[in-house]
Amino acid sequence: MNEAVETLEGWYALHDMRRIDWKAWRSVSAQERARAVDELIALTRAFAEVEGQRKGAYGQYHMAGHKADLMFLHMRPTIQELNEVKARFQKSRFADFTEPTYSYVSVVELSSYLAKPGVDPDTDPYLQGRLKPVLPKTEYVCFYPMNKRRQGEDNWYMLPMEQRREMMKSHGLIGRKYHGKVTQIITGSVGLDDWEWGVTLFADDPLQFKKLVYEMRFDEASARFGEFGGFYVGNRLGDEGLARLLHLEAR
Ligand code: VOV
Repeated sequence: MNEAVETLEGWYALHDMRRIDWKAWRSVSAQERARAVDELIALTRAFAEVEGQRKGAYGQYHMAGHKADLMFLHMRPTIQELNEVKARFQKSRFADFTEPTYSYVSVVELSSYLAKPGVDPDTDPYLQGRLKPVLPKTEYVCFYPMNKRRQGEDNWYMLPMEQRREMMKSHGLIGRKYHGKVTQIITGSVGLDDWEWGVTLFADDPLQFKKLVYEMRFDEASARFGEFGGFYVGNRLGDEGLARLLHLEAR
């Protein structure tokens, strides 16, 4: 059998995409909307608290295009906890005015292709910080799922370890050029969801997503082996932004 790369896993992740039913939202009284928004803000504040306690991570985003209006990104130590936060949202008043459009379940992953020897991942602060991340507070987020191709001559999983390591090195070098502009969190999802990885990118300038993803398309790891699902892009929402988004002018 070919040599599998060892991986390190951190927190589980749920990318939870929702569409707002604006017609239903508009049809209820301003008072009812205010109650739903107050409850929602209290809930999202509670979600965000885990970040300070280092028991998870949370971000909320206003998504561009029609694939979704909102993305809630939760990271927690277990899938059970992810299910609990999902259920807490589903039981909220505001959830009645949304419909789920897409979700992705995965776990933060680091592969050992470029691992430094002699580092204990259980105690190394750098690795622990990457496996259990605080979400970057950039203006924009981009998410998409991907596979490494398994077809004929282009079968990633049949390549010798050294060849895969070389390609990941080249991949990492391109990524490093975007240091300070784009931060990535790679989550593994083999056995958890429909694709092999989730790619979540964070940047203050969304053009940098385009530039990075485009440049990587010319690199062998992506050019020959990358297969991609739908792309989602959005901007980060604070509590005030969320309340503003849901506010309706009287008419
Ligand atoms: C922001 C830039 C950036 C940087 C610096 C970066 C670096 C690195 C390093 C050093 C490593 C290897 C070690 C590890 O950490 O696992 C990886 C690993 C990985 N990457 Fe990456 N990646 C980036 C960015 C980045 C992007 C934009 C994509 C999407 C590809 C594209 O074409 O759209 C991606 C994918 C991945 C994946 C799927 C893996 C796991 C592959 C596997 O077979 O295990 N990645 N990545």
